[in-house]
Amino acid sequence: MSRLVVVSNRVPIPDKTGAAPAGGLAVALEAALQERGGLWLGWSGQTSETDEPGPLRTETLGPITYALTDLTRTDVDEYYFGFANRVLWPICHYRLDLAEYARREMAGYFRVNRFFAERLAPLLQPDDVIWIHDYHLIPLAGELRRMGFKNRIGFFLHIPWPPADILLAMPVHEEIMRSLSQYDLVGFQTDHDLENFLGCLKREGMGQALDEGRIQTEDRIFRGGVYSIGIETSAFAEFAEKAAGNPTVRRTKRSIEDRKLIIGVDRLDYSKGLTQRIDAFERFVVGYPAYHGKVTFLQITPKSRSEVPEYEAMQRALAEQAGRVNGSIGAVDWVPIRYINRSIARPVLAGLYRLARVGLVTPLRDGMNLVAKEYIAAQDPEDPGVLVLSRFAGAARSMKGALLVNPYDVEGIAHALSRALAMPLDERKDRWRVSMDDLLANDVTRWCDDFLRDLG
Ligand SMILES: O=P(O)(O)OC[C@H]1O[C@H](O[C@H]2O[C@H](CO)[C@@H](O)[C@H](O)[C@H]2O)[C@H](O)[C@@H](O)[C@@H]1O
Ligand SMILES: O=c1ccn([C@@H]2O[C@H](COP(=O)(O)OP(=O)(O)O)[C@@H](O)[C@H]2O)c(=O)[nH]1
Repeated sequence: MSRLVVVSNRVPIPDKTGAAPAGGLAVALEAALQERGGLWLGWSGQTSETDEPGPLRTETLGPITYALTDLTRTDVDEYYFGFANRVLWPICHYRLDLAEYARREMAGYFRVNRFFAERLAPLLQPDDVIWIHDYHLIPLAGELRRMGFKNRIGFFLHIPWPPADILLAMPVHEEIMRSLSQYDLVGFQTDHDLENFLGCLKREGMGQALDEGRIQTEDRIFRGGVYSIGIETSAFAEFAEKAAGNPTVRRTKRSIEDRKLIIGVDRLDYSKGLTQRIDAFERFVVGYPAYHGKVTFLQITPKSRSEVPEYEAMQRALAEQAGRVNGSIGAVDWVPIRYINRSIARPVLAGLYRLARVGLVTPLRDGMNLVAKEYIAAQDPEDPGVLVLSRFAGAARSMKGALLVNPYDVEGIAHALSRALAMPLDERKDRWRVSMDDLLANDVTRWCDDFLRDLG
């Protein structure tokens, strides 16, 4: 079997505590690579002290060899905080209003992709299968091809692909789409993303769909497909069952007393719909006074990308909003919203999901959203909670047992909360079974196997 070489911006070397990183890509790839082994190259997450990135560091842990590079301050600013997270991220999440395009940052993005190719080149063997991940690294295959590499190279986009009217507003859209045509296989989270991608090629006269997923562009034929990412379903369900004994989970259970728990877990990101979600919770308590003092909304929101101005502004706005709502609807003996900015280790999260009667997952737009899947996997089959899920999360395409909501419709979410909290046990069980069966059949191993089978 060929060696698998994975490249992603984020590479989480497990630390001594076994704490997992907050972010679905790292969680899913870790699971996939543990199973089949291989080389995983990417950014260390560190900024070098000088103008040089320093040497590549390799470390083998079990079946995975990690190869990590630091980046210079300029590289991080232009490539990661700049083009990747101030242009591609907002554009792909349909937020043209938040995209801040600058030529210097775009040049830095392409430069860092060339740098990753140079770091990878000496490690590559002719029959390696290379799998590149996410919007940070779209130009990487083109760079490797220019250096003469003929390996199979696949790409998976973890975030949505927007419709043509949005993408074409990005000045370098042609270059980005041409870069994707250098892969042998390009994978998307949902059929909507693939449709949008094909629509962009068509609109620009850059290519067209042939049969069996093949796509013809000016100079190449490559393939596009849908590979919805999953989680380690069975392992996560076991985690959750065992987590009842975890001290944090036990303390949380005691502290919520006999109130019903609603849980939200998201990186602090404008795509996650947090402002609307807090508004919706307030609307729910005001509109359904029987629940006054009878529910707790636990929102776990680790800070993310804090050097991007839009994220920094959101941190302040959300903290104020949560405080204002608590002040306005709370009581001396009831704090309705517990708003936490720390990252919680996944074994503990699993136990918290299981305590919650409602999983509230309302992104305005999301590639997949693994939290929605983890919430379902963590439930007690004899007394499961209800997932209230945005119709604009990739996960909504498969979580058929969820109560789907429009995340912009604050009253609609408030109504869904009342429905979820009042739902009879039989209906909760039926809905949970439908989603859980899908998660068992389409776990992260299946995602990885399907993609690599088609790439190979
Ligand atoms: O690496 P960061 O900048 O800290 O951000 C964390 C990750 O966020 C995004 O995750 C996406 O991938 C998930 C798994 O496929 C998917 O469920 C979710 O909907 C996406 O938002 C990002 O795409 C990753 O590259 C980041 O590492
Ligand atoms: O405090 C936290 C918050 C989140 N996560 C994990 O981070 C991932 C978030 O992935 P998702 O696809 O929902 O969103 P993303 O952050 O990748 O956009 C999930 O596996 C969560 O369990 C975590 O370990 N601790």
